[in-house]
Amino acid sequence: MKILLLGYGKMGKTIEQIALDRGHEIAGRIDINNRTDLESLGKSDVDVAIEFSSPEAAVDNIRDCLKRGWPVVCGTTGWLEHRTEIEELCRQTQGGFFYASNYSIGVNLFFRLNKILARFMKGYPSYHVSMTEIHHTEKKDAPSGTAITLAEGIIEQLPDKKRWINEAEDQSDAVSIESLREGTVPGTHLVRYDSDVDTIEIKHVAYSRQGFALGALTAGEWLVGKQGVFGMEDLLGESI
Ligand SMILES: NC(=O)C1=CN([C@@H]2O[C@H](COP(=O)(O)OP(=O)(O)OC[C@H]3O[C@@H](n4cnc5c(N)ncnc54)[C@H](OP(=O)(O)O)[C@@H]3O)[C@@H](O)[C@H]2O)C=CC1
Ligand SMILES: O=C(O)C1=N[C@H](C(=O)O)C[C@H](O)C1
Repeated sequence: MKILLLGYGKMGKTIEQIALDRGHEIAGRIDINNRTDLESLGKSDVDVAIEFSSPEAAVDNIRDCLKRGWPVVCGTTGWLEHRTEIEELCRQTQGGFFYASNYSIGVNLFFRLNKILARFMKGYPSYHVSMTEIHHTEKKDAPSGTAITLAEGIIEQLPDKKRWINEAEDQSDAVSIESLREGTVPGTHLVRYDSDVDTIEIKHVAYSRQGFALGALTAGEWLVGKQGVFGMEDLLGESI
């Protein structure tokens, strides 16, 4: 498979390594400094584009790929206010678009566990829910995309929670997400239910970027030849 890497930072480089180990080719490595290199690539030069850049760059990158007929796997977080527009463009161009706030299998299991726990907790209003996410100091967005997905899973289940806020402080109608930035932490997420007498806590800790990168590459392999808008539930189906 010929892979175009859009964003050649920590994730782009990790994906490249796994892709080469699996026998794929790299059709191009596009970073902020060489975006004009895209012009030299035709439709048949790229089987799939994998986009891990920055919140400001992602939307233009995705648009450029869809307009050229390249399917896109996007992992960049912090741009989702444009999601409807991108999904519409994907349909208009009859293209393929795949997005996940987190590509690791472990986090996708954790998403499922989070919803099940929230459903249990619905009957126990004496427990107060809150979340913490911890990432490296280079991370540009807060809260993390993963934390937002977790919060949405909780809001779906708990009738008193209508929104999330990116503050450690409490508001009764909101799930509070505390964002901490420490050293080189790849990604840690905690969901906590506190009562006066105890705490129930679930936690996912990524040890490296390997899980994210392998998941994104697997999504790319799966997306080739498909038309439409997809996410991890389509890739993992009943297995998760
Ligand atoms: N969904 C998931 O599973 C995961 C998502 N992420 C998300 O992926 C994104 C990237 O993460 P990460 O690799 O750690 O970040 P990095 O900052 O290490 O890499 C991003 C790269 O994109 C480049 N870039 C900036 N603007 C453009 C542009 N217009 N076109 C192409 N490239 C550009 C940056 O260049 P420069 O440095 O010169 O600005 C940088 O090299 C983040 O949004 C992060 O939250 C990360 C891990 C997992
Ligand atoms: O920026 C990161 O590094 C990560 N970003 C994603 C997010 O915002 O959830 C996924 C992962 O936690 C790493």
